[in-house]
Amino acid sequence: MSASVIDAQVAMSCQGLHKHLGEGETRVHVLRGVDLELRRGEIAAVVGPSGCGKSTLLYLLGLLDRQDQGQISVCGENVPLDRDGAHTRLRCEHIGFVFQFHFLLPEFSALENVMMPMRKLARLNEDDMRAQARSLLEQVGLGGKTQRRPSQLSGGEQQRVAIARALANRPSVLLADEPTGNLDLKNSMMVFDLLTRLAREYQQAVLIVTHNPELAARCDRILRMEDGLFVD
Ligand SMILES: Nc1ncnc2c1ncn2[C@@H]1O[C@H](COP(=O)(O)OP(=O)(O)OP(=O)(O)O)[C@@H](O)[C@H]1O
Repeated sequence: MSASVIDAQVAMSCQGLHKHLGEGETRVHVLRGVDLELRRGEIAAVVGPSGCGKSTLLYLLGLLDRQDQGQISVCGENVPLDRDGAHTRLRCEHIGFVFQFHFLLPEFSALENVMMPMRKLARLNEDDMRAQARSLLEQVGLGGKTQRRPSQLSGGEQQRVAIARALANRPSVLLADEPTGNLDLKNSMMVFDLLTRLAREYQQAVLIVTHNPELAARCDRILRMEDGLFVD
């Protein structure tokens, strides 16, 4: 296999990521040189004790915060540290998020919520956005509830809308922080299975932060973090 073919399989990577948080006496060296490579179609779990830096890493990889040192690449493109515009573009084009709390917009229907990321990219016209959002909601089993607002859906259904929204722009990387953290066991498994099935179908890389050992065991790879570093 040639080098370029191998590179095309890498959805996201980072080298030597360092991050401090806080000021003065409360300043903490949270990430201490994290290296990671995520390949298309793989589902990796990040596990580790509370406070070891899992969410901080997810924020950096999601281009929602900046590292102090180190390099992040998305689909082979190095992310510049100093250009907000480039961050926003790369985030919208390549990265989807699912958080513990879905952050759906309460005043909008499920359909409108799924269309939101598409509107930001503005690649499709209104009819195509609507058709694609409807199809995504069908895939997560909510084809009959597209006009409902979040408050008219159950917790598991809301999280499935959040997954459809995260997939709206067909991201190369899906970052999930405790995506099933507020769901019961049955719904957790349903949401997790859906997330992983769709990710494999679309050949996305998925990084899931979880405290749930059962979910971690169902991933392709488990990355253990301790004190700001991955350990064997
Ligand atoms: N704004 C901040 N100022 C100072 N320290 C912070 C700040 N935010 C987070 N921290 C510290 O950074 C460390 C890493 O936090 P992070 O949220 O990444 O941990 P985590 O592994 O995701 O934990 P959990 O499993 O509990 O969610 C923790 O020690 C936390 O107290």
